[in-house]
Amino acid sequence: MNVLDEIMQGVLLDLASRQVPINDLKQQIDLAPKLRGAKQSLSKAGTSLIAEIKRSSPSKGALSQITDPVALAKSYERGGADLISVLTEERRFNGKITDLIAVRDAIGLPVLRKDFILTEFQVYESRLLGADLILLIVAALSNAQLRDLYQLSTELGMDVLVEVHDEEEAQRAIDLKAEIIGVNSRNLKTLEVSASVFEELIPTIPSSVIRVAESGISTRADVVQAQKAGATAILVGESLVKSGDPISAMRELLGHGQAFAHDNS
Ligand SMILES: O=P(O)(O)OC[C@@H](O)[C@@H](O)c1c[nH]c2ccccc12
Repeated sequence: MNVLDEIMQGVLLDLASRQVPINDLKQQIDLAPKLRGAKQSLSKAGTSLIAEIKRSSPSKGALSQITDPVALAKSYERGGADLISVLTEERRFNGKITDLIAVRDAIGLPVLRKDFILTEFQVYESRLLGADLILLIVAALSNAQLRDLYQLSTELGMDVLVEVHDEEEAQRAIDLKAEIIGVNSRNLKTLEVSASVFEELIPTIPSSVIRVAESGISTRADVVQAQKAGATAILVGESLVKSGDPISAMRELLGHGQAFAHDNS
């Protein structure tokens, strides 16, 4: 079994333990938080930044002791992030649903629920939690599942980040007419990061699509490489949570240099 299969199995087990009738969720949908327009946030001129709250990863274990995810999210917001990603997968990423709720409450930016979304239940749950953007990983889903979960998410008003890692997956995302496609440089089955994935795949995605470069971005040169390939947004976790000074790290990545690094405005 590869890593992705193991993670998915764990997700389904955890889901079984908190499952309530899906109708209970459907009945509450009218009470869900107001959406913040994720797509709009990622559509500005220039490169958008999605900054991630990530405690741990299956490849590296604990990345940083995030004792106060809300404070980190506020730094991301202050440093100019366009959207905040919050990992909610517990077993391998030490993510927490409560982080998503607390972070969204404390900031004004849209939020991405970063998890392994495999069922309709999770889509309804995400909407009720206030996710503005939801991740669907092509490698984890059949075409029928992908289409159904995508359609349900958009019906509920959420935007969808459709994640791909190879040409075949990219084609499936394009065929779906996904409006936001993320190219993950990390292969979730082996956890290996390959620097050439952005250059190979991003140019195959139509320019009308928001193209997000994901994973392994830690230097300004990485960002420039993703931009050259055609990325319109970047998604960064590890290098920001480990930086100790996320605001400076973000400005460095975006090419705003060190001059503003200690501006507290
Ligand atoms: O920490 P990094 O290398 O900056 O990567 C962030 C993000 O791309 C990564 O967390 C990620 C991309 N796709 C995922 C799917 C599930 C969980 C996590 C991910």
